[in-house]
Amino acid sequence: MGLLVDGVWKDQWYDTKSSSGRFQRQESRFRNWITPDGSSGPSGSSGFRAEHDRYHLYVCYACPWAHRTLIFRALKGLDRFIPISAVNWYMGSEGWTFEPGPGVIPDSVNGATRLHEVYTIADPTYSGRVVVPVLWDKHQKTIVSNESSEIIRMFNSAFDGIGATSGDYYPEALRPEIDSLNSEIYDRVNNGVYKAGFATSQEAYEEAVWPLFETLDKLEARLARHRYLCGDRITEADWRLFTTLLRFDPVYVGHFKCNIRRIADYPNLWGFTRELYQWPGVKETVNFQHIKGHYYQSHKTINPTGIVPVGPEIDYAAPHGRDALPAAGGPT
Ligand SMILES: N[C@@H](CCC(=O)N[C@@H](CS)C(=O)NCC(=O)O)C(=O)O
Repeated sequence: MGLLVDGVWKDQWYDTKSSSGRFQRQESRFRNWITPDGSSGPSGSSGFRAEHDRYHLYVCYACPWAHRTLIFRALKGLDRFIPISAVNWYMGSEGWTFEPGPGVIPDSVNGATRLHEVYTIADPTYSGRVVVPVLWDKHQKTIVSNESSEIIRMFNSAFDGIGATSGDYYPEALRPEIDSLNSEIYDRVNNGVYKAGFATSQEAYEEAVWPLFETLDKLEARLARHRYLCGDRITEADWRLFTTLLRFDPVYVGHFKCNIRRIADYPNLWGFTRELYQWPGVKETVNFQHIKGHYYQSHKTINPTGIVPVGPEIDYAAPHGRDALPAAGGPT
């Protein structure tokens, strides 16, 4: 793993020395928005109109952030207009690559063999980490966005006028509730598992792992009262939680030492994970070989042998029982 410095690739692991063993995630750099008429969005420049066959999505099946974008692409039927490339699960000294392997989808747009080439086509002097997901514009030959939380917002509505599947996962009336859930879940769960796993001091690890389970306990109680986080309607907040829950027992419990409890020990979180996995179009976005292979093989500082555990055995297709909950959500 590494990063670009003035457009030149440098092989370098995360620096946690300057932050007392704490992992600090870098802000995404490309923050433009696709909009129905090409006007500018909440950030970045204008000129990215929603059109068929103009955009391309680079993902990694292992990555929970990229996984959100794959899910929204499926939910909104955008797989018909936005093709994808999927990197190899192994992230070594060259960062993300398109090294052939099962499930790898080569770069049909830029012909890159490593993802950092795509970043330097967009900006020859780019400095920073080379992350997935990347939403690419074939017209302007540049990166629209490399921030998953914003890509899913674009996918949610920007293509509605040109044939996207209906469905609003960020409805106006629920925005304050979704935003507040997102911010707690991002900090303590989605990014919380990384802060625990990449910590290089006991203190930094415990600072992340206790709040992670406090929030999981809270979410378990919430999901005992109603089917989804905001009541009886599935929203963006549920999908953002799901990609972390799905990886939790197979990877985060062991590899990232998030082992106070498993998701399988929480009846409601576990049923919720199965229900979302079974949602039409979603299981096709899941690749456990990439998920397990990536974490256990790529993070050599955590797992130097690169051995991928064969278990645990988990049946995501088992009946979820969530439809037995009252249709209208109770108090939150
Ligand atoms: N804020 C970004 C985070 C994306 C991210 O960190 N992706 C990871 C994969 S799980 C990555 O590509 N890491 C490569 C690196 O840090 O060098 C988003 O949500 O889109």
